[in-house]
Amino acid sequence: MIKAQDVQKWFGPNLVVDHVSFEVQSGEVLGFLGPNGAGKSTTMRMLTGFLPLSGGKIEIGGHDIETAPIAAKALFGYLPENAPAYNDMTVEDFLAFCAAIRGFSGDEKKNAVEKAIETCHLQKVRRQSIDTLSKGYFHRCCFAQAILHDPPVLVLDEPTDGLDPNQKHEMRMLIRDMGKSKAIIVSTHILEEVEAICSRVIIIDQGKLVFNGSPAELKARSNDAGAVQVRVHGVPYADISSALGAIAGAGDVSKLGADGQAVTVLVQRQDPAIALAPAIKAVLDGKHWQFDELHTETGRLDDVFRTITSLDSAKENKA
Ligand SMILES: Nc1ncnc2c1ncn2[C@@H]1O[C@H](COP(=O)(O)OP(=O)(O)OP(=O)(O)O)[C@@H](O)[C@H]1O
Repeated sequence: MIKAQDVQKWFGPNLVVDHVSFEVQSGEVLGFLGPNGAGKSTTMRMLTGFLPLSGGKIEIGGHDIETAPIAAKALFGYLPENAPAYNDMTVEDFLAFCAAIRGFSGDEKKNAVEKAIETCHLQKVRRQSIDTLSKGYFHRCCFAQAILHDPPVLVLDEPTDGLDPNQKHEMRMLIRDMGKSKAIIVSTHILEEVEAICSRVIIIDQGKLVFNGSPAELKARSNDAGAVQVRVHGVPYADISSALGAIAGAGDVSKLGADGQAVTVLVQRQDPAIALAPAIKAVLDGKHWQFDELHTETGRLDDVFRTITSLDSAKENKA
């Protein structure tokens, strides 16, 4: 549904989106990640036809955003960062106005507004003017505008920015639900959001695409992926370290903490083909050491995000 091919954007002498290509299909929620200033909003503005491309091509549902903008724009809803709205309108008047712009009239318009109000839980504030809304309701009102025409594509720029934890949760559930039938692209720099809602992730750093894969694949790149954390009682750290460090395929053993008689250690995995946890359990059982925690780390998104983006910055600095 969304196809970006070799997209570039120059601002004066600066190439802020550098030959970026990706696709999003229906039924996918794509997390668009990157540090501040990486080029996420600029890419979104090009995807939605608000900024012209300096090079490359963008298609929405097969329609070129530059040569067939009306057909392309009819297919998506867009929640921009700092979404604008008419402050003196009530929520329902604003949505009716947006529905009219989208070409709805009569019962069709009424039904579209009602459905958006219901989906975004705006019933309580529907007759309130927009400038009196709390941040959470304001955000939902802007989101309602984006989904009003039930578009097959949604482009959401930092949709949970500024929301409290409950509102964030609610917005994520809404996006995840809609992602079952739509192609959704969500820009964020909140890593927990990626795990909560995204089926695929792309990362851009300094305008370049540096990762395209599933959240699990991203986590698997973490230094700690496959390492095993274990908490052993009544045994000195030195003994634990030498016993577990001697297991075939084990790497460094480090002490994560000590609590009374219990010591928690992390055993790194040297060989990715090896499952360390059963071997560690066998050693602990063989020595009759008591343990009350033993689990394999799946990796940490913040760890791998830092590694991927800083590696790229290091390359840039060398160039
Ligand atoms: N209109 C503009 N003119 C010149 N430079 C711009 C313009 N808009 C954005 N930039 C620059 O382009 C780069 C990418 O900005 P962009 O807003 O796309 O990043 P972002 O990844 O969305 O960042 P954030 O997470 O902070 O919102 C930044 O260096 C920014 O200063």
